[in-house]
This record gives sequence, structure tokens and C-alpha cells, in this order.
Amino acid sequence: MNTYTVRSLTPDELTTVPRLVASAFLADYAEEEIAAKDGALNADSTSLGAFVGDRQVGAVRVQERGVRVPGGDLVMFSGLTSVAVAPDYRRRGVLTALMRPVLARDSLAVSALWASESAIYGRFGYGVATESTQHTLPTKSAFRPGVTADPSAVRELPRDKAMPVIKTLYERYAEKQVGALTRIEGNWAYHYYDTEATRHGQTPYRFAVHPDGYAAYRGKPEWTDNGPRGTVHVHELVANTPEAYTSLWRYLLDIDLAATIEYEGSGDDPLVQLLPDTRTALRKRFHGLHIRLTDVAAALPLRGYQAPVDVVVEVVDSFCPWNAGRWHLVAADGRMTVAKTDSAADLTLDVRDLGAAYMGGTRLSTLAAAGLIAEHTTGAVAGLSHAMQAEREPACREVF
Ligand SMILES: CC(=O)SCCNC(=O)CCNC(=O)[C@H](O)C(C)(C)COP(=O)(O)OP(=O)(O)OC[C@H]1O[C@@H](n2cnc3c(N)ncnc32)[C@H](O)[C@@H]1OP(=O)(O)O
Repeated sequence: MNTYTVRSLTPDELTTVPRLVASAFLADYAEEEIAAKDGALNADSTSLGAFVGDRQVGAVRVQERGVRVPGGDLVMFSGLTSVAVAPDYRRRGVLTALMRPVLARDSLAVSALWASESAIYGRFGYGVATESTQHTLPTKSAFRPGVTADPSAVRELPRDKAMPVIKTLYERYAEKQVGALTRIEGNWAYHYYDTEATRHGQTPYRFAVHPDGYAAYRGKPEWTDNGPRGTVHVHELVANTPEAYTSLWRYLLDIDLAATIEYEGSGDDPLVQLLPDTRTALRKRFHGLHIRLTDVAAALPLRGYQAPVDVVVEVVDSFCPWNAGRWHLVAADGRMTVAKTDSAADLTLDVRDLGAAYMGGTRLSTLAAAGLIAEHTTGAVAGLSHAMQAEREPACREVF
């Protein structure tokens, strides 16, 4: 059994993290990209290393960020990134050793991450809380009758002119959109990091801006015997009104010399609803933000609830044992109180499944249908599942 010293990294040691990350991720990052990633971590971020003697064999970086939750509040969470273990120390408990202080009792009540592989984090109590949908569809598709759009309200702006405008538009969006993250300057720089190496033969980002939304996209020209068959790859589309949404899509669908649009939207992105034949858009769903309730009693009251509920839940949590046990959850007027109880449980679930349901996208009923939640009182799962659901699926479109 290996034991590791886990501690905060000194500024000198921080400079070695990118090498560790590159070796773990089978990658070779440019200095510039490393600097962009570093810049996304604000002054409050922490970086932990796992050591064997002097050798650093693992790292994790934790940045505090905010996410909009059901009910409209902003919840601050610990965002994990750059999790890396030296290839010659994999599967020897390094990540487990790093996760102990990261998920300590006194940390923020909610932790979140984007996983390289979903299979890694369930054991640490993370559930898949948002999903994204990859769309591939032909350009020039007409809209179904009744959809109005005004693409003449869309203007292409150069990056320097577009950035301040889209930041303001995004702030408006993130005020309301469940799943949207707060962004500091460094997050913007990283999300829009744009060099030859990251373009894969596509153009730099282009910015189509509407008074109430924007689309950032790249183009990839292709010439065939049958004529132009280019691709438009939409990096981010933000719309604060239905008119902005339809107008931006009309604009993107009509771009000349392109045959295909690729776009990763939210789980229930309304794009296909615009089309007369929804099958023309092929859709694939992928996992998104993973959520872990580090402190169940503190985390559940931070969000809103769409229906009243009064239920005793037995939580199973082997990694953060202070969460384990029976909790009396009472939601009324949109808010929830949580108290420890000795009463019999109405249902039993793993903490990862509460994390999955936290953003209102994943239904507890779906998890129960997979046999993952034990119901002891008929209707208890349906009641809590309904109360936790959000009006729409959460949309988290920024990988950090
Ligand atoms: C938020 C992010 O940054 S996501 C990025 C994560 N990093 C990467 O994918 C880079 C490449 N991989 C790595 O650096 C490492 O292999 C890590 C971080 C994924 C895992 O680190 P390790 O030190 O090997 O994990 P550790 O030994 O603590 O494993 C703990 C348990 O998780 C399991 N596990 C670890 N990695 C995986 C995986 N990729 N898939 C499935 N199970 C896994 C182990 O089998 C072990 O299970 P057990 O307790 O039943 O024996």
C-alpha cells in the first residue's frame, strides 16, 4: 500500500503541473495554451499535489465558480480541473489520496467537474447533472411554419469588437439560465483560446452578434466535384429571447458555401423544434457537468424546488461519511429545509444520485427505474423527483 504526502503546491511546483497533465493526458500542450489554462484559475484557486518523496505523482486544481441553479440562485462550487496522475503511478490510490482533502467537510457544499471519463468519479460521489446534445444538420434547412426570424438583425463583428458585447450578453443569459457558469476574464480567455493548433484546419472564431444574443463559430471550407461542401462548427450560441435564437439560427443555416452545421447545445436544445422534419438533425447525447454534494444538509437548501415535498431520505455516502444517514427534507414555497432524523426512511439513495438530480435535469424517477434508488414508501421517489426537476434541462456549455 502506497502512502502519499498531499499538500498545496508552491509557486515553483505549480510550473511542473502542466508537464504532469500532459503526460497523463497523452498530450503535448503549447506554452501559450498552458498559460491560458492557468489564467482561467483565479487568485482563490488551490492546487494540490501528491508526492512520493520529492517526486510529484499527482495533481488537482480547484477553482471557485458560480452556477445558476433551479429557482434562480447562484451557488458557488469547487470546480475541479487538471486532475492528473503520473502514468507510472496510475491505479495506486493517488487520485483517492488527492480527493480526500478536496472533498473535506469544511469545503464548499457543492463540488463539480467535467470528467475525461465518467467512470472515474461516481465512486467519489459525483453524478452526471447536465447533458449536452451534439447536432449535425444540413444547412439551408427551412423552418417549420409559424417560426419567425430576422437574420438581418445579425452582424458579424471582429473578435476585439465582439468580445465586450458578447460578455454583456452572456452575463444577461447567466442571470437566468440554469446550468450557466459565472466567468472571470481568464475563463473567457480559455473558453475562446484560439490558435492554429486548436483550429484543426478551421477558421479562427467568427462572431455573429444579435442585439439579444450571439453565435461564435468556425468554418471549414471543403471543395468537391459537386461544389462547395463546407462545415460550420458552432462553438457557443447564447440567446436571451426566442427572436434572437431563431434569427441567429436562420443566419447560421444560410451561410454560403457550407453544407453541414455542427453544434453542441444543451440536453433539450430547441434547435430541432425549428425544423419541419426533426430527423434532418442527427443528435447524440453526452455527459456534461458532474455534481457532488460535499455537504448534503447545506447544499440542498441552496436551490429552489418546483413543488412541495416532505420525505425522509437515507443517504449512502462512504467517501464523505458526514452525509450518510437519514435526512428529513421539507420543501415549501420553493425552498427546502433539511434536518437529521431518526425516523424511518421513505427512500434510500447514493449521494451521487442526489448530485445528478441537483441541477434539475436528471430525474430521480429515471434512476429509480434503473433500480438505483430503493423506495420504502410508495410515491416518495416520484414526489422528490418532481420537486427537484427544473422547468427546462440545465445547460452548461463551458468545459473547464
Ligand atoms: C476533472 C478532471 O480533470 S478529469 C481528468 C482526469 N484525468 C485523466 O483522465 C488523465 C489520465 N488519467 C489519470 O491521470 C489517472 O488515471 C486518473 C486521475 C484518472 C485516476 O487516478 P488513479 O490514481 O489511477 O486513481 P486511483 O488509483 O485512486 O483509483 C481509485 C479507484 O478508481 C478507479 N479508477 C481510476 N481511474 C479509472 C478510470 N479511468 N476508469 C474506471 N475506473 C477508474 C480505480 O480502479 C480505483 O478503483 P478501486 O478503488 O475499486 O480499486
